[in-house]
Amino acid sequence: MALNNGMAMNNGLAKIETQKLKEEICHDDSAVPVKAHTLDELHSLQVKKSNPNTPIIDLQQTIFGSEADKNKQQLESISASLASLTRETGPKVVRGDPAKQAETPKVVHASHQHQHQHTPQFSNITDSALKFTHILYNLSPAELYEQAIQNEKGSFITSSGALATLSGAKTGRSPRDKRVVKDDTTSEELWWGKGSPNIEMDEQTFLINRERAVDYLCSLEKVYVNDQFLNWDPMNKLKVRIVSARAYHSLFMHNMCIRPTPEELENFGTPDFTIYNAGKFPCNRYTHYMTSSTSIDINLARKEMVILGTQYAGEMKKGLFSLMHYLMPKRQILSLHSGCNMGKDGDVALFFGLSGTGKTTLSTDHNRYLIGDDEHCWSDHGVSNIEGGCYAKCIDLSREKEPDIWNAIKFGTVLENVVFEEHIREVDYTDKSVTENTRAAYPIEYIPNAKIPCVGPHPKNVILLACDAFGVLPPVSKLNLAQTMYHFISGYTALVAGTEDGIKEPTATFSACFGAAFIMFHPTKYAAMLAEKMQKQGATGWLVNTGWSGGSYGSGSRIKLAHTRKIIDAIHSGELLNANYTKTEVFGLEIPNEIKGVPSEILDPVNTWPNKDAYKETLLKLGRLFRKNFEVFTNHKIGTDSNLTEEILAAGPNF
Ligand SMILES: Nc1ncnc2c1ncn2[C@@H]1O[C@H](COP(=O)(O)OP(=O)(O)O)[C@@H](O)[C@H]1O
Ligand SMILES: C=C(OP(=O)(O)O)C(=O)O
Ligand SMILES: [Ca+2]
Ligand SMILES: [Mn+2]
Repeated sequence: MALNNGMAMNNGLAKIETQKLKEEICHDDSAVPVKAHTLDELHSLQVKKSNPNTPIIDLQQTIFGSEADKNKQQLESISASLASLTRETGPKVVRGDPAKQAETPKVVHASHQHQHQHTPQFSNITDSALKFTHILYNLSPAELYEQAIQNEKGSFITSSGALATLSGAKTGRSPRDKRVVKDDTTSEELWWGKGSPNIEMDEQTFLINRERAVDYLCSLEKVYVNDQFLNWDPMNKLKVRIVSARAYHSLFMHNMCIRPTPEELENFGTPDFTIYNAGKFPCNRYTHYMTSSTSIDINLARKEMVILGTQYAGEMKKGLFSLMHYLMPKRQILSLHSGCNMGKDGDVALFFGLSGTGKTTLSTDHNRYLIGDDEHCWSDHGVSNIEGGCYAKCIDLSREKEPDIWNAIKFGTVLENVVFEEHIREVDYTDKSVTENTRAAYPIEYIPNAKIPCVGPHPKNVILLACDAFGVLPPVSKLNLAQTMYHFISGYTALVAGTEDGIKEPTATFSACFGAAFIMFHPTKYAAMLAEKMQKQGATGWLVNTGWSGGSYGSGSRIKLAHTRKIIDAIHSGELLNANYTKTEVFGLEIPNEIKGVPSEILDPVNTWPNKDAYKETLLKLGRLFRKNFEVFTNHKIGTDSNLTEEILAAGPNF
């Protein structure tokens, strides 16, 4: 603009004459003006209503019959889920975030049946009955991000778009705090006592803990409710409801369970199973059966699970897995703690293994379709994934070695307990400051070659993964059926000792069915089912050591992931089925003489140990540990075939 033209000199200073400039003022008229007169109006333009994830119930909808009825039914069902067992009615629930609600909400208040003899005869009005509980129902990942960032300290968006969260004091599962209600039915059916993961509690104590969780949840301003499915097998699908205090938990389960379509959600009805996750709110140590402030309680008769005093999200997914380990075998379907993938020709492989042995890593294979990374069912029709997402370990994760998992850590993914740089928010996957058990939970479709629906034909290969920190098990061996059963029931892996004071002894862990923490019946029940299915389908068993080679932990080194992948490739392709084998001493394992892409000298572990005596000594030591562990199973028959039982007992180490 020509300022100088309009200037007159006055006392040496330029005087600006604005009048004359009026016509010349620069207007930016290039954009159409906004259609709002106030900021509120502007903001109201930004967001449009949608179903079913709109958090605020539209009061106008009441006049349109069915839609509103459905909404009301949904809220009544949630109010019933959250009902105290000692008061007349469920809490006053209302949909939506209280922070966003301007008008007085329309309240739904479900009355519920008297389920308990101590129920008062008439209702005393209580403070809790006067308050609203706001329900954030099946929110989207974007909404849950906002909730987490606003309300939960330790929530951040990382540079790749994932939601970083902290799980609080617990960064892993608490198996010693798991309780299962022992009633007339379960006392007969389930596996109790030594070695069993099922630690008993009575019905009354369960109700005390349930009431504690429900009262805590209803005392909050808002709770998150997820209605989702388990199991991709349409005949054996389960409806689950997860009630939780944190957006982090809601997003975790959104990713891990099967996500309903809007139509499925609208017709969801009553859930088959409900989790009450009170997170950080502890149990009362004066309560019978409680030995810490954490309690994870399963009541099969009530179809409910209560979580008190832990925010570790894995409790929810593994709690549901325990449930499946009860329900599925009753329908002659075998539940499996395994990953699962399928080749282009439809050949399916199962990857059994304890935590950290490679189920997620090895089932995520760029050349194969991923069916699932952790929990499956094997029915007469084939395999199905129980879940809708994966839960990968991220310690030392690298883009080069695990590109598919790396790329899945993007918007929508929950990243637990990782450390990141404060400014750019780049995650340092090598950092163990919070825990070594850092995790990423993402929907299965974040893996590019996920097979959706996550089902497949009968398995051709059953791969047992053991991370042997003693370094004496071969990188791969072919198993006969009896050996497969022996190793399946043993469920061996090794944990490495704390890394602080130099080299320490690795400790052997034996976990029946490669998941003793989650089984409900005696291990031999699952083993018999597996034997029958493998025999019928002609599946081959393999033992793969993803642990140490060339010495035990401390002197040897971990078998290269690249080598393990070549071994797995050779199993899938059929190359290994027809290879030449040599039998090892002590364990009697058949090891291949060569595999494409793998140095032949590593195939027999004795070659990799500089000190052969130390190798033999360690081998015998592990053999004794196997023997000792198997003692408790020697009196059990496996299936109806007594020959098989004999063969299984003979399939262990021989020395
Ligand atoms: N040879 C190997 N085979 C498999 N995993 C390996 C190997 N070497 C190192 N790893 C690492 O071990 C971990 C295996 O964990 P994961 O696949 O999550 O186990 P799971 O799913 O059975 O709990 C990953 O962090 C992986 O990178
Ligand atoms: C989440 C778990 O499973 P995994 O380590 O096998 O993925 C767990 O055992 O808590
Ligand atoms: Ca596990
Ligand atoms: Mn896993």
